[in-house]
Amino acid sequence: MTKLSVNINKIATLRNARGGDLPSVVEAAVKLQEFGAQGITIHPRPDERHITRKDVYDLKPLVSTEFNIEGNPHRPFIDMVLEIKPEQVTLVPDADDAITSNAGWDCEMHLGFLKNVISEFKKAGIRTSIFLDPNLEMVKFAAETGTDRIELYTEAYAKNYSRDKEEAIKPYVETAKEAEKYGLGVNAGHDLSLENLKYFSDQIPNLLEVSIGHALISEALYMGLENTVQAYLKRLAKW
Ligand SMILES: CC(=O)[C@@H](O)[C@H](O)COP(=O)(O)O
Ligand SMILES: NCC(=O)COP(=O)(O)O
Repeated sequence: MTKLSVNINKIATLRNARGGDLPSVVEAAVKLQEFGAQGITIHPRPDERHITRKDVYDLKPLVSTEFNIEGNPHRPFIDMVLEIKPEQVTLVPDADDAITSNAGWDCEMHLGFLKNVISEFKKAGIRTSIFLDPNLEMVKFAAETGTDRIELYTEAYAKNYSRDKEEAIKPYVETAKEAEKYGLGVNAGHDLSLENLKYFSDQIPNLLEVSIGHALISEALYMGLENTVQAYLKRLAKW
């Protein structure tokens, strides 16, 4: 079964536009879980452009499904995650000023750093995942870091899906198979949508979790959160 973790960054983006608490990220998380979301993902960035540190602490007691915190493991991020103890931390190598995440880890270059950070999280009982481009060569270095899972960075798939989906999925299928050989779990995310999710999920049988925010929250403007979550769950269903 592939879990649907809903990324609520965009709820916070809208909330921050006015500085109050409308819409509330906490209420959105509670409702999303009632509507069937199997996890809540957030990506607190150092500039707090959407999710703030306060949101992280406010959400902790209300996430009854799987809490997944994403981010670049600078010391303040590491300490906050160790204190919150979510079920999963996803490490993303994004620059502070990047508009959004735009690359996976070079695990060969950052091997020592990743090994240390991952062992810190694992000692605290937090499952780790690392953001990875669909690159076969990188998987063995990812495994050497000691991470439990990888998260396939799906922007390229999403971009090329409508032009040639068979070609777009190839590197993801290969990387997911290689990850399985090394005993790594496979998550995926970035720009997945109602349009492109089913094909991705059908082609990658060992897909454990997808985290989806931008498209899902946008689609919910027209369909409502409950219908949208249900539509995503249908795309992931294997029966
Ligand atoms: C790690 C990842 O893929 C991102 O999609 C991210 O969580 C989205 O962040 P923004 O919402 O800041 O674009
Ligand atoms: N890890 C990816 C994620 O959480 C959501 O990415 P997106 O759907 O907002 O592009």
